Amino acid sequence: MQIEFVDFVAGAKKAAGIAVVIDVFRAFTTACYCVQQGAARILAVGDSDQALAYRNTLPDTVLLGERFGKCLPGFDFGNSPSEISEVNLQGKTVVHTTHAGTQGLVNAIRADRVFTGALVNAAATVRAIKALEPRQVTLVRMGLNANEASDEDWLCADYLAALLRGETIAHQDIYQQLRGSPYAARFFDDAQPWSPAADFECCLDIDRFDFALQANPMPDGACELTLCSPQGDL
Ligand SMILES: O=C(O)[C@H](CS(=O)(=O)O)OP(=O)(O)O
Repeated sequence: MQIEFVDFVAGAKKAAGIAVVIDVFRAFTTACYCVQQGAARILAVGDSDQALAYRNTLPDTVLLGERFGKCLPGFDFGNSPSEISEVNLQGKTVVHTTHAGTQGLVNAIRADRVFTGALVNAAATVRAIKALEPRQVTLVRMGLNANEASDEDWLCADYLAALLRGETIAHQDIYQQLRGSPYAARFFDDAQPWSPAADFECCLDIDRFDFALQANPMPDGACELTLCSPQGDL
């Protein structure tokens, strides 16, 4: 299996084979917590106006969105896994747009299949990929604002690559590196209440979830996230 590392939206656009679009802080962590909270559907959207427009066309929508980490006007919630873990999403369609993560998903148009990448379901994602016996896996690191290399997405890519090769990295080592990282400092900064410390803990609950999330392109350019369990698609 050939494993390639690429970055940002430009990397997503050229990703081939099985692509994993990685966004640990916080998009694809939050998406997993939406599943935990019972969301019936999760739609990942690039454009915030497109996300808002779904309110008029789909019933029971909950809008999650941020730019530069802050909740978007007109949206129900920001991009906070700890906040969403308090919300009952049973029967709801979550519409999710973020600065980095969802931009990567909607641009990974060359790949045969696309999965979301986060630490909370990394091992399950690798199991889903291995079951496909791919020749090529492309790990897309979205980084900060989709334009700056960031420790959490780079470490998650290294962890995914290690698992794909049958190796591992100790969870405690990942946690310690990120706890001291400047890219996690916002979670411990009282001046940035939209990024609470509880989000850091949610994002670092490594391999908490036993499912992968596959991103399936929709005709309007958005992607619908669907669950894959180790036993196959749910
Ligand atoms: O909400 C977040 O934490 C980030 C903000 S940014 O893009 O890193 O500025 O959004 P995400 O798309 O989840 O990376």
